Amino acid sequence: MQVALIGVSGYSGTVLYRLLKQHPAVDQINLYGHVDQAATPLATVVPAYQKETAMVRPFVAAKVMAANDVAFFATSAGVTQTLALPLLKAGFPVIDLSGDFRLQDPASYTRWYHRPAAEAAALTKASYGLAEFNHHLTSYVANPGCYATATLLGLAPVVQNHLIDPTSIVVDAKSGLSGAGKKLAATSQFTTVNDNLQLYKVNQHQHIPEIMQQLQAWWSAIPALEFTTTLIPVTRGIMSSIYVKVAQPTTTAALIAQYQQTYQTSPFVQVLPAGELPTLKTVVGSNNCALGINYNPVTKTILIVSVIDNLMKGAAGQAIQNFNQLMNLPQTTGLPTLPTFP
Ligand SMILES: NC(=O)C1=CN([C@@H]2O[C@H](COP(=O)(O)OP(=O)(O)OC[C@H]3O[C@@H](n4cnc5c(N)ncnc54)[C@H](OP(=O)(O)O)[C@@H]3O)[C@@H](O)[C@H]2O)C=CC1
Ligand SMILES: CC(=O)N[C@@H](CCC(=O)OP(=O)(O)O)C(=O)O
Repeated sequence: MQVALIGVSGYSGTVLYRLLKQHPAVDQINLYGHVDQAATPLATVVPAYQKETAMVRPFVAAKVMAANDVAFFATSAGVTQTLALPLLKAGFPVIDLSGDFRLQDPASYTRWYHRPAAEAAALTKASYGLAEFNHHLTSYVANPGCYATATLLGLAPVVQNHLIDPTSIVVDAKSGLSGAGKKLAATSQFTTVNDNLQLYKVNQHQHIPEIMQQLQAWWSAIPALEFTTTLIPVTRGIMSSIYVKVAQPTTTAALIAQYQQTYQTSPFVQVLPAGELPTLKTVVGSNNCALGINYNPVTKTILIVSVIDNLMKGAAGQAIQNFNQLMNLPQTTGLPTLPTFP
């Protein structure tokens, strides 16, 4: 298969290139950048890939469709609603790692992303690719956000089965710095990130409406959730610590049995035994999501700890998983199921 990749110079695009290189169904990767960018060697935009001879060429929608079978956009928010529109309208297969087509409501996108949304008719053509739960994708796949993936996989079993008080969801999520992309900001300087923790976007995070959209599709009784994000001094990894009150008293063993049932056919989701909670290193380097569950009978609260690698399951890995599903390949094709531990 011939595959287009737009945005190889970004963190997610760089990881995606590596995964595509070792994917057995991919014969060639064609790289594209900005519409006005001169052809540039890959080794120039990704210095870590010195021995690669590929070129990054300017993006021209018609040329991308003529030369490829599918296109991956690992571009910043706001880009695909313009660049990918001709592909979407032509029904050309696209996996979009950005948030542009995740929210069905254009007003919600404008409010949370602080820019105009894609046209409403285009939004309806995209499918939300939470890969464990959406196996019937349209040709335009909106790959989920990293925090949204960790949080939704952690909540799915208790929400889908109505096991909790729907008003009680509290999520304390933490991410490594690569989640912010390669651009340097005051908040991402070494002196600010190292030896430090920073909460950010409190009640303003763009994944709040994304998570709510999916939770309400599973159970319309969920009115809202409390969701905070913290930047932690690691390169990769997301830990979403989720607290929910139960509807009826339960046990850790019963909850784990429910989680195992929900994910019995999901090769990338690991439900840990009672008494074990995952760390970032349980998953970093793999496309896995590891879940630890602990019930506190005193407070009638469930703690669910969900960890992923933000650049794998949270971005490039899930994009490959969706590509596999779109092309009717086994979900695990070309994807690592073991972490890079230690
Ligand atoms: N980092 C993460 O963990 C996750 C990221 N995402 C999403 O994936 C996307 C990429 O993220 P990330 O890799 O972190 O971002 P980066 O900021 O590291 O990279 C952005 C990429 O987009 C390219 N780009 C920006 N504007 C244009 C344009 N107009 N035309 C063509 N290319 C363009 C950049 O090229 P250039 O450098 O030449 O400007 C660069 O290659 C984002 O939408 C992000 O929200 C989703 C989940 C997790
Ligand atoms: C650490 C950090 O800054 N992470 C980013 C997550 C990026 C992401 O996934 O954003 P999209 O929804 O636009 O794809 C953030 O919190 O905004």
